[in-house]
Amino acid sequence: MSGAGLDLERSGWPLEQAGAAMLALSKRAGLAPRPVAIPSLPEAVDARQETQLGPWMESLASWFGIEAERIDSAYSSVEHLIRGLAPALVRITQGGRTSLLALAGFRAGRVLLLGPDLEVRAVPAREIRAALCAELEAPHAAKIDAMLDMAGLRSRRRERAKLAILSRLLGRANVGDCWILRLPPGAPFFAQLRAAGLGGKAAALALVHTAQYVLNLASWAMLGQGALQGRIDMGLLLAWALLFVTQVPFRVLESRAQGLFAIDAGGLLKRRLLHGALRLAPEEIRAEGAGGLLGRVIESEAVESLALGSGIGGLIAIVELAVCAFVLSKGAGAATELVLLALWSLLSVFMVRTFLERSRDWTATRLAMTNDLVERIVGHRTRLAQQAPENWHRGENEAVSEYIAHSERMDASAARIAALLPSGWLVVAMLGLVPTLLSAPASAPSLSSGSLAIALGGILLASGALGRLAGGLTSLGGALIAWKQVAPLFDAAARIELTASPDLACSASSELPGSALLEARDVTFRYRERGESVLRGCTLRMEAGERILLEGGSGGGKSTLGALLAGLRSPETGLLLLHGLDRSTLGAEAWRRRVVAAPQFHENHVLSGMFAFNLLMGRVWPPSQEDLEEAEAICRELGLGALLERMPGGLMQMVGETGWQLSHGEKSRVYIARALLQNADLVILDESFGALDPETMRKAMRCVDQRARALLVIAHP
Ligand SMILES: Nc1ncnc2c1ncn2[C@@H]1O[C@H](COP(=O)(O)OP(=O)(O)OP(=O)(O)O)[C@@H](O)[C@H]1O
Repeated sequence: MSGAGLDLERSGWPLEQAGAAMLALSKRAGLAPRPVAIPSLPEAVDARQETQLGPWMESLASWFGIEAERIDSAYSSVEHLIRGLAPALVRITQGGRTSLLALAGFRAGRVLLLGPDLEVRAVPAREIRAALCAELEAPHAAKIDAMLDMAGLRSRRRERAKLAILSRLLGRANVGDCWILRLPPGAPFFAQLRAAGLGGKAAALALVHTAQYVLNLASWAMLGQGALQGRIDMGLLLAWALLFVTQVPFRVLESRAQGLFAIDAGGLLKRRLLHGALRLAPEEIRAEGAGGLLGRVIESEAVESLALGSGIGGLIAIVELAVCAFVLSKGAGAATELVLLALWSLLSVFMVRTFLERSRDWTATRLAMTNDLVERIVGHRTRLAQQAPENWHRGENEAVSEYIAHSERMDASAARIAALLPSGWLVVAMLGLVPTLLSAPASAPSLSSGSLAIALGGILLASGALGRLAGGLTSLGGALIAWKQVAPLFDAAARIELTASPDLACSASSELPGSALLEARDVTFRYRERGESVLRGCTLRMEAGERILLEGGSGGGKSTLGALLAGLRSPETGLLLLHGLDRSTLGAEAWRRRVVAAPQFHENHVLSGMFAFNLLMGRVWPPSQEDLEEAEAICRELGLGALLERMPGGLMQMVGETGWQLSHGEKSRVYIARALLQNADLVILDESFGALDPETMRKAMRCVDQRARALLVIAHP
């Protein structure tokens, strides 16, 4: 790419300084990177290739305790890339030289670039755009110019037409590699909220709401005062209308601010929960069951909609109540009304608490029913075949009756809140005015219709605010109940994964000289804390290129050893070394990249999606043409050629639960292909050949033997 306007000498970072650029940019963005030494780019990493620079950037980021997410920067979205993605690093090539731009922000049509001298320069966005797109646009420029000359277009119209044609031609072409820097999903949540600027957004929301509310009050106060003084004229009405109309933009701003806050906070929450789900140990998932996990997912929706939707409204009602208290303090019977408002607010909290207790029981029943239903769906075929029809619906009526009973109690409580709180307040507050009215002539001769009107206005306002408060508290309480289900996923996201230094994580040859490919020394493992050891004093040494067959009786611990070697479980005692390095030195992810396992049939899955995705999920998705060709070649070597021909979509055929159904033997070969396609140093196949006929098994073994660098096959004798 070439772009005369952008001075890469001053604003670009040489690729060798990627670490320094990431550290400086993340510090400036308030991401608080870990104070560790800056690793230098290993010679083995060719930074001009995305497949090599990408993993380097990602491991650099985890080394600093932040996250670098690569995003597709298509020509059509380059404006968005430039304006909205800071802090981000963008790779750019200009005059044959490749560097990184550190995007620190965007202000008034200018991109803030952090340079290697740590100065921030504001560069016009169009210069960055031109520099990023120049190389892509160059081959088309002459042709488009000639066409526009013929059309006789000049100046701005010509520019617009050129841009439109280029967008059509290059819409999805990649303009350069871009990594957004941010806090990882497991970082403290408040830090994430702060980094996303949500504190400011919440303050803006409260401010806009207060302004709108005060304007509303002022408009009615002015009209009321005029009416009481008998001065309703055109001027007053115009002033009222003006104040009233001024609220409209504030209302629009408020719903926008509320929506934006909910979207941003909801996005962070979802990201964290997804991350948490991937941090759960296999045992935790298994103990939970599909129904229990589905219940958690449903409740996470409830947390988001209740806490971020109506819950925000409830918090805003507190502002309204404060304003109501102020209004009441200026009206007739101020002291009594204020005491009554405080008591009624307390009553609201009490009633909401009762509602929440009932809601908790209802939620527990509902989740138990969800769990039961999912278990029944999962085991549907087994039940059809093996359970007597008269037992299919046993216990269902009792469960539904219990659910209905809880629903009725909860609904009655909700109805009491909705009916009693706002209208009950009106009655009590009006009664509170009676003593003041009765004693007015004697004790307060100055009781004016004005102070009475203020008191009435305050009472009406408080009725609305109390209704909203009860609604908001109910939602927040509901969110808290749902939170109990969601918290384990949320907390799991903060579990620390072992991180290697980027040099080790990325270099292809990190082995210590003279070390074995894989070594297990005196390894012990048990599933439960006080349970019996499944593995005791297990020792194994495996050299590069070796093929090992691991045989043994059922339940002997073969799969457990396979899972330990693949880094899916950690040994209780003993040492596991890969190329002479242990897991904490190499990092959990790097270990899993180098030792790939195809678990036993019941532990492995065909995911609903394309056949190609199921083969290539261990690589970058979407795949390159070479990836697809290699996947197809392996499939054919494994004897899946006939299947590819049969499936109308070939490699792009949808498979999985809702797609094309694969047979047992076909699935097991997909699992083998999936493992082989990850180019690991060692492939572990756990009972992968059990479902194959002798001829297909020979074919599959030949393929595996030719493709795997080192192989551990687990099988029954
Ligand atoms: N998640 C688990 N929780 C508790 N115990 C487990 C778990 N997985 C396996 N076990 C127990 O550990 C022992 C070893 O199981 P493992 O699956 O490793 O044996 P295996 O040799 O692979 O058996 P098979 O040849 O039947 O597949 C068994 O007694 C099994 O019941």
